[in-house]
Amino acid sequence: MRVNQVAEGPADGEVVVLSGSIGSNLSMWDPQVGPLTSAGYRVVRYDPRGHGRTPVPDAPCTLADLGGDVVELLDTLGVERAHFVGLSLGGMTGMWLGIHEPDRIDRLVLCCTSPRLGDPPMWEERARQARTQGMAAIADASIQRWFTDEWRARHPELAREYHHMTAATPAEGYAACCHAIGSMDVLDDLPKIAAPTLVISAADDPATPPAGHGERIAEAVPGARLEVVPGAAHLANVEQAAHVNELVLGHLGAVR
Ligand SMILES: O=C(O)CC1=CCC(=O)O1
Repeated sequence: MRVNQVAEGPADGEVVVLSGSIGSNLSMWDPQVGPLTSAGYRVVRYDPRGHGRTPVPDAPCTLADLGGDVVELLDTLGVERAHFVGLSLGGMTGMWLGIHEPDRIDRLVLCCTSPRLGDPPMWEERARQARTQGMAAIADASIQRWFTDEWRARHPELAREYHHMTAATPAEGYAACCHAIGSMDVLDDLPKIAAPTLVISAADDPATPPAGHGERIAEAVPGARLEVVPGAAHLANVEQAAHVNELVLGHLGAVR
């Protein structure tokens, strides 16, 4: 599927693809664009299937579908090889790419994500809630996982914007990606990832805490390094943007 994308930064810069969480759109990466483009990278961010301005698929999708969308995006842009930074569902997509499309991925950053998350019935129930209770109810719960209480209290306007982002996501698009998460399990294939990999976990992330999620990825991907960011819940790239940007830039710019 052809995804909605925005490319910013120098046209001849190394390409960094940014891929986000279920219930988000490409604006969740706003805090990363300035620092990355200023450092000379060409930043490509996109809306996953059924999110933002990317069409809703007519059937539940799989992680392979989401990874295939990134390959199509790279082909469309004429990009042979890119760095990939993914958070949550975006990180799952990044792991799939590292496993199945190693020639297309340079350096990999896997942020607040998991090699297997919950079980299929849990995600089918989330999809059912999206369809029957509506996306505002999904957004009410998401915002609690995405940000700490302290951050929401200090940034009520921004919290409202992120709530709106999820509430505006089509229920069928959200449900399609619930299926992709519920049906994915990449744990046994992680040792196949050859890309230099940075794993970022957030200390206060209730959805994909370091233990059992980021730690598992870092243990299984050869040579991977884990960084745990304090003072952030699931959307650590927003809540601790400066820290995450420093880690990402350090990893992408590391001496080869
Ligand atoms: O449930 C959430 O909102 C957290 C999450 C799990 C996978 C993902 O993309 O976001």
